[in-house]
Amino acid sequence: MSECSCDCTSTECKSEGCSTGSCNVNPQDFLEKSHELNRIKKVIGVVSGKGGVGKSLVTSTLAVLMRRKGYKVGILDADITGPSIPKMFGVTKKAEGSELGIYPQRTHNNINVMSINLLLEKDDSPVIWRGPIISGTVKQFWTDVIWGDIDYLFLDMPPGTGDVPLTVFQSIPLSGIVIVTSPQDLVSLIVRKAYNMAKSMNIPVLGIVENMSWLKCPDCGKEIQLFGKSKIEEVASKLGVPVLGKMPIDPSIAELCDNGDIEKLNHSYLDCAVENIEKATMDKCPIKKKWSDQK
Ligand SMILES: Nc1ncnc2c1ncn2[C@@H]1O[C@H](COP(=O)(O)OP(=O)(O)OP(=O)(O)O)[C@@H](O)[C@H]1O
Repeated sequence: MSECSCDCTSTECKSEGCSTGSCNVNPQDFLEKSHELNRIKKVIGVVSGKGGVGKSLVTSTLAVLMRRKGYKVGILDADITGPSIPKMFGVTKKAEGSELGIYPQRTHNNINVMSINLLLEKDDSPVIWRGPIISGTVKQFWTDVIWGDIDYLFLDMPPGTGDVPLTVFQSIPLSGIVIVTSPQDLVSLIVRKAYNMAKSMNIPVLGIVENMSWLKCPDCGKEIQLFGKSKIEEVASKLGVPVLGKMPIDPSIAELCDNGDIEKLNHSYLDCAVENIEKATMDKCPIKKKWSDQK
């Protein structure tokens, strides 16, 4: 195979012999059809360049806030080896199926949820599967699950830019992605990786959410920037994407997650993010309001 001399991030490229495999291929070619009983309007991927930055928490929060706005919402937990969505919502009942397909479980406020933990006999059974099986499972959550009518389906992606995110980007028609990050120096590189992956596959980046931005001292109320000064505005402006929101480390949020009570959240950190996602995906308007306009 000859070496490719083109810019492989260009989806317009028709060069032959591409060594990266991203040229000569239209990303749309791999799209899978969702179950025939599904009417899913928008699919939002929530990604992070590395693990443990609060991606599942951000996914759940966005879903809860969208649901409160009256939308029909689902969460597809694509984090097969580290599923945390059912636990955050206190969903313990297993998913059921019929000859038509698999039915997601419902949270207290009627958010549809599908996760590998709803199919495993025991919650603490590890998923020791090879990459292609994991990717195939995520695809099946799209093709075989009967989500029904959904306005916003949020995808909690596994961390990083590996096999599963690649499969999801290729096989599920995403309306856009939200990148979740934390305020460390490494972040700019990690955010850029996630951004470049989405860009190379023609998927809009709706914006960045910074989690663990600060911590409020419970005694004096002072805001402590535990991981140093945030550089997220700088990173976002270089990439030309908005900062959708910032969330502090808040023990009351951790408690809600641990108790399966995420639907009881009563903060407004991501209100603006939800508004912007709604606008960006509904009428294709450029995202106008910034997180800092929130107060
Ligand atoms: N801002 C926050 N305030 C308090 N606790 C938080 C915050 N962000 C995350 N946590 C805690 O950290 C836990 C792990 O977060 P989460 O599962 O969202 O991370 P993740 O990025 O999805 O992890 P992984 O990438 O490993 O799947 C949450 O259950 C919650 O208890």
